[in-house]
Amino acid sequence: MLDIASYESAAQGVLTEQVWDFIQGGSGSESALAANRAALDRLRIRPRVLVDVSQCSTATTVLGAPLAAPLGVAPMAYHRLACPDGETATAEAAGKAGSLLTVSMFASRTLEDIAAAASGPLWLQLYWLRERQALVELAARAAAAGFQALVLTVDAPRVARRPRDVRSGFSVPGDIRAVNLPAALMSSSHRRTEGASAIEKHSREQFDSSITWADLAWLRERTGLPLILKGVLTAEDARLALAHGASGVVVSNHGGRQLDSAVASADALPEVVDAVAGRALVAVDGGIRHGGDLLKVLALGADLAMVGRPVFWGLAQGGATGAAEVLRLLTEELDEAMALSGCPRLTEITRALITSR
Ligand SMILES: Cc1cc2nc3c(=O)[nH]c(=O)nc-3n(C[C@H](O)[C@H](O)[C@H](O)COP(=O)(O)O)c2cc1C
Ligand SMILES: CC(C)CC(=O)C(=O)O
Repeated sequence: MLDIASYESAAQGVLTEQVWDFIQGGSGSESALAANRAALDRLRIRPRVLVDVSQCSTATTVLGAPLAAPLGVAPMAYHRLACPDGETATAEAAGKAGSLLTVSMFASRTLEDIAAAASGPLWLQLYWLRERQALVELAARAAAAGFQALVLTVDAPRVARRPRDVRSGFSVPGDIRAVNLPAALMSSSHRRTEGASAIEKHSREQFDSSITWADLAWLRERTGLPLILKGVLTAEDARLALAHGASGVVVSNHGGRQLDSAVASADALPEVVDAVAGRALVAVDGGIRHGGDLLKVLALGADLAMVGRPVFWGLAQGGATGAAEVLRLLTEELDEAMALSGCPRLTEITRALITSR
């Protein structure tokens, strides 16, 4: 497999049509999904030549944790949809590749099993459930298992209408469970209804869509872990995130799965980077499929790039080995893009490297 696209087509051959559509799909007309790729494609690199690139290094640290490259796995629910071992395979893969793994609140393996399989840094993603006690318990378990940060997803007061899932009547298969949450909170995710998406209905029942900036203090008082907000797309919200004690933001439109008309993450990134001005971590996800995409978002000022679907494709195609290959491939491609653009060190990757066509 020479590129991420090969993993994508291999995964399509392995997964059921319904699961494939759940993974690939976006909300509404899928315009935010398309915009993520289009924004990255519009950017081109202005390479510098005759620079000594005999020793390139992609290595970095993120919130104090060493990584082989500024690359992480975005939180995705239910990795067991892609391979039988689920998130323990992903944790093994991320460790092998020197990448960071963000575990979804809806992981299909326990936090403790995932931590046991991991050799690199782990973050835990949360949706704000009405049942607040479940958040407190998860945060405590994550800290005890050695997770290094909490990632609160703020672009999903509820799950958006995703036409592919409505058409297929998507529900989470009964044998694949969000094992870190009380079963009673999750039962409607498994209730199959023709012409309706169970996860959308579940989110309307269980997600607290009334929370505001003022509620963040409640969560911060109950955990010692740094809090990162995922789904920030504006300078205004980046400033509010810092004012409310966030240690970082993930610039993301949720892989085109939430607000259909949302700005592409690569287009939103510069204003967020400027607003944060080095005071906190800025990560980004959405449509990153090549080392060149990594170079582009780093040039726009991201500290960390995260990938979602490509990891699912790697898992589907080859379990832990497939997911590790995907992460390694992106790291190798970043190394090559750095060498061929005259940037032996990450600190040399600046906005001067980028032009839009
Ligand atoms: C199958 C799937 C499940 C996802 N589950 C979650 C989740 O549980 N929590 C979350 O914050 N984001 C979730 N996301 C969004 C990803 O974290 C991420 O924002 C997005 O996939 C990045 O874009 P990419 O897939 O184009 O790389 C999910 C995405 C996919 C494709
Ligand atoms: C179970 C879902 C809420 C996860 C998902 O599909 C997403 O966040 O995009």
